[in-house]
Amino acid sequence: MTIVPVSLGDRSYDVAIAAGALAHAGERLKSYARGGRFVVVTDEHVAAAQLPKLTASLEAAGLTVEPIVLPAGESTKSWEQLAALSDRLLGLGIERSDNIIALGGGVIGDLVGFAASILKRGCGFVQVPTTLLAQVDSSVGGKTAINTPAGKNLIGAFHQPSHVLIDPDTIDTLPRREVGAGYAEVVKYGLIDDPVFFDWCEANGEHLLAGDPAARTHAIATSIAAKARIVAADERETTGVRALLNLGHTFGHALEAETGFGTRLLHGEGVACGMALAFRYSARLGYCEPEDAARVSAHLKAAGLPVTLAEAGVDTSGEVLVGHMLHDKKMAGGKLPFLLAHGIGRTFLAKGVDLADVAAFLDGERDS
Ligand SMILES: NC(=O)c1ccc[n+]([C@@H]2O[C@H](COP(=O)([O-])OP(=O)(O)OC[C@H]3O[C@@H](n4cnc5c(N)ncnc54)[C@H](O)[C@@H]3O)[C@@H](O)[C@H]2O)c1
Ligand SMILES: O=C(O)C(=O)C[C@@H](O)[C@H](O)[C@H](O)COP(=O)(O)O
Ligand SMILES: [Zn+2]
Repeated sequence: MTIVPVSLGDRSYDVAIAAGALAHAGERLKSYARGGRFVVVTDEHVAAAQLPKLTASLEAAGLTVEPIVLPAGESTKSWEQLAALSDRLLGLGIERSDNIIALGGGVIGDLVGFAASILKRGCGFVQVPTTLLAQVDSSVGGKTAINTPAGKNLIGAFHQPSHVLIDPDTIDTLPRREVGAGYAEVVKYGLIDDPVFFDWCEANGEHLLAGDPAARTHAIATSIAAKARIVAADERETTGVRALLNLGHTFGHALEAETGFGTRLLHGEGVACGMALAFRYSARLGYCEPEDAARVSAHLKAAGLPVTLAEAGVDTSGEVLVGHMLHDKKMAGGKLPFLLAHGIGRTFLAKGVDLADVAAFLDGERDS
């Protein structure tokens, strides 16, 4: 088992990574529990594919389990589902000492984490991520949120889990398209500040996508170590360090909003296209070599991910897309800092980007 510590003072926790860990989760979670009951919140797909293994393991450890099964998909990150989940948990008489387990992808993790942050002014919760995206990114770091028509993750809180248990084998039942979407966030770590890891992705990405266990575990451990380091340096995204994790997201969230936060474009697909756009925009501004931008797009495209507006299914004007960006949480004083790059592994936060120029760039992208 690989243990990655997330060092946040009295909010510190471990991320435990081991193939087959779900079948032994009961004993492990029991040792991390603060006493109390275990309530497992999951979605309908994960309930069919993975919940029985977790339930059996918790029961074998002598723990009583209450399962709550929600609809699957991005639309579950909503006020309605937050209210329904909160009422269900309050109806169960949830106590702060109980253990709420988020079993699922980033949607379940973000929603359950947010509910845990507000119920009784803060309950503990454990992340048991079952998508590649959640195993390399969303289960760690404590960003929790729901979407609103105005934009992505606009209502939320920072609320760290008390433990994260990752079983890479759960990816075996994940649809191929979802594995690809998670892979975009893997590549992101290479692009941010680890060119050697990007080289590794170019050499091993296809094995990871095909389900090779060694490649999968290496990608998860490397990604989580990078995320833990960045989160520990800037937990609440105040110094600009954590903002690096937003590479591709300003464009990507605008594409998700434009396509209605649904299955037309998955979060990771929006991020892939957003990273390709961020590198091409960096090249247009003279920050990075066009060859680097082309290399990024080529790798993401080879993984089956969209790298152009047309491939993302978006045909709107740059002005409309920039309109979505004005809701970005990085906005400060009417200005939007952008994650741009000097090259692969050399991402930086650019201040003073001209949004009219971003709109013109996007119009050019649409027409090319
Ligand atoms: N909090 C963060 O730091 C953070 C980071 C990245 C992304 N996110 C958020 O995460 C969300 C996307 O998460 P996601 O990509 O995991 O999507 P998701 O949670 O919607 O899961 C994808 C699909 O796979 C199914 N599924 C999950 N695990 C499965 C398994 N093992 N076998 C079979 N089916 C399974 C789900 O039911 C769903 O249909 C977005 O809302 C995004 O904003 C948050
Ligand atoms: O953990 C972070 O910080 C990230 O930015 C990770 C992103 O992959 C994730 O999608 C996050 O939810 C985006 O954050 P937001 O603040 O732009 O909503
Ligand atoms: Zn993301």
